[in-house]
Amino acid sequence: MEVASASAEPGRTWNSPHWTADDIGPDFAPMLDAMRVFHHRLAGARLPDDLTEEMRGIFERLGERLLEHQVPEERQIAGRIDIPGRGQLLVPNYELDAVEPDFLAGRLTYGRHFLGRNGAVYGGAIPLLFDSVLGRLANGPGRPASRTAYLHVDYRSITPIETELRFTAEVARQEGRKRFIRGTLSHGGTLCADVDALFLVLRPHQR
Ligand SMILES: CCCCCCCCCCCCCCCC(=O)SCCNC(=O)CCNC(=O)[C@H](O)C(C)(C)COP(=O)(O)OP(=O)(O)OC[C@H]1O[C@@H](n2cnc3c(N)ncnc32)[C@H](O)[C@@H]1OP(=O)(O)O
Repeated sequence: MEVASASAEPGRTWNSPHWTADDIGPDFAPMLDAMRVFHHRLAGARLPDDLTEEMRGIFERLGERLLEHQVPEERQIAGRIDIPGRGQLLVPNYELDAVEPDFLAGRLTYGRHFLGRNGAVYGGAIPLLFDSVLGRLANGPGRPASRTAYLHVDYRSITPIETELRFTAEVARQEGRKRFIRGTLSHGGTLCADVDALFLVLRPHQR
């Protein structure tokens, strides 16, 4: 597998995608999509014992097979490819509708996997989204690598699962190494959560 040209593109920085869709083969992204669906259905299921036992066997066998394919971090695919979800299952998948140098907007639906209680998204899954979206803006093309110093999230109203939500992120200001970025998450006209974040441009010895 070769390092794709994206990683060498001027302005690409820390956490740039390293791989192209060609590197991962035609089944990788659909396999992850199937896994996402599986996560949501598992979270929503009450399983009979025989199915639980069958699944345990399948997962143990697949886990064994994955052992021989473990690679160092710089060669892994998860989180390092510019496909929806960036090839990982941690952060909920989202679609970007607007990508500007200082602004991003998009949509996502949190599935059942992200349920807290009473139809509401688990609170911790919201900063996870904000870190990913705001981090993407903070580390966009032409910007040297930066790392999250803080994410201040305010929960303004319940965030429903299985409902299309909209998010925004914008660079509020830059002061030296400090990038202040804010974002919102909303449902229809209702603000669910907002965030103020500080990203610090890394010094040469930091990575
Ligand atoms: C086609 C397009 C594809 C694009 C595709 C790109 C996809 C790409 C997606 C990536 C999306 C993932 C993005 C995840 C990003 C993370 O999640 S990073 C992981 C989480 N963050 C960390 O682990 C950070 C841990 N902390 C650290 O490493 C260090 O504390 C930091 C943040 C680097 C700062 O350390 P430092 O450089 O030594 O900072 P220091 O000199 O002490 O302070 C500098 C200034 O900042 C201030 N400061 C520092 N920390 C703080 C703080 N917490 N609060 C307030 N002020 C602070 C200081 O007071 C100081 O202020 P001044 O005195 O200068 O006014």
